[in-house]
Amino acid sequence: MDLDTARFSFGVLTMSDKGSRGEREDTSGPYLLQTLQDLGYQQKAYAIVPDQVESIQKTLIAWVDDEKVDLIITTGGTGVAPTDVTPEAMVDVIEKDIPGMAEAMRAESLKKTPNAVLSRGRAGIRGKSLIINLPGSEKAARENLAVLLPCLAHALDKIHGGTSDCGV
Ligand SMILES: Nc1ncnc2c1ncn2[C@@H]1O[C@H](COP(=O)(O)OP(=O)(O)OP(=O)(O)O)[C@@H](O)[C@H]1O
Ligand SMILES: Nc1nc2c(c(=O)[nH]1)N[C@H]1C(S)=C(S)[C@@H](COP(=O)(O)O)O[C@H]1N2
Repeated sequence: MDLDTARFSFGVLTMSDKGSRGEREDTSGPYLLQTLQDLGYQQKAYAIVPDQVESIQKTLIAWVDDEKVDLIITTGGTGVAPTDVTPEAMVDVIEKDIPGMAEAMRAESLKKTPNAVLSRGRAGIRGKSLIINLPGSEKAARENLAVLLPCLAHALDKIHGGTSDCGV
């Protein structure tokens, strides 16, 4: 069953202190925007926020509850640095955890770098929206997203109560 990605909207949220202060260009966010657009998903939101739990949660909750964005990809802040708080921000945002997505990204990333274990990124559902945390560098974001791209449309269809076949 060919799942029509154009049915689904998406947003990209970059977590970066330097990026939010204009001290470094966000290249990860635009990369993710272009990649998902090229796959047919409908862009609905993009923002850069500092590595602050409140800022992250306010944006994610608004994009889901008010904007009804179907897919939200975050990049940055998943590591072990003192400023990295994306996973902590997800705790009060997601209603259902999807450990398999985070585990798959780390497992595949381990084939490329031993530092993959440092990403504490999560994936989960709020309402009918799917939120996925990627690391901040463009290389890491690209490599981690690639792991999940094949299942995204099926996941979104199921989250929306669809009947796409799990067997394909
Ligand atoms: N949004 C981004 N766009 C491009 N490169 C990024 C982005 N976020 C991170 N990077 C790259 O990945 C490296 C590690 O990411 P990390 O989150 O530790 O960045 P940081 O600069 O230490 O913190 P912050 O981005 O919050 O200011 C950065 O030094 C930078 O080279
Ligand atoms: N595929 C992949 N995963 C990766 C990396 C990478 O280069 N490629 N970088 C690792 C590193 S060095 C860190 S610090 C963590 C967290 O990155 P973040 O703090 O930018 O979220 O992602 C890890 N996961």
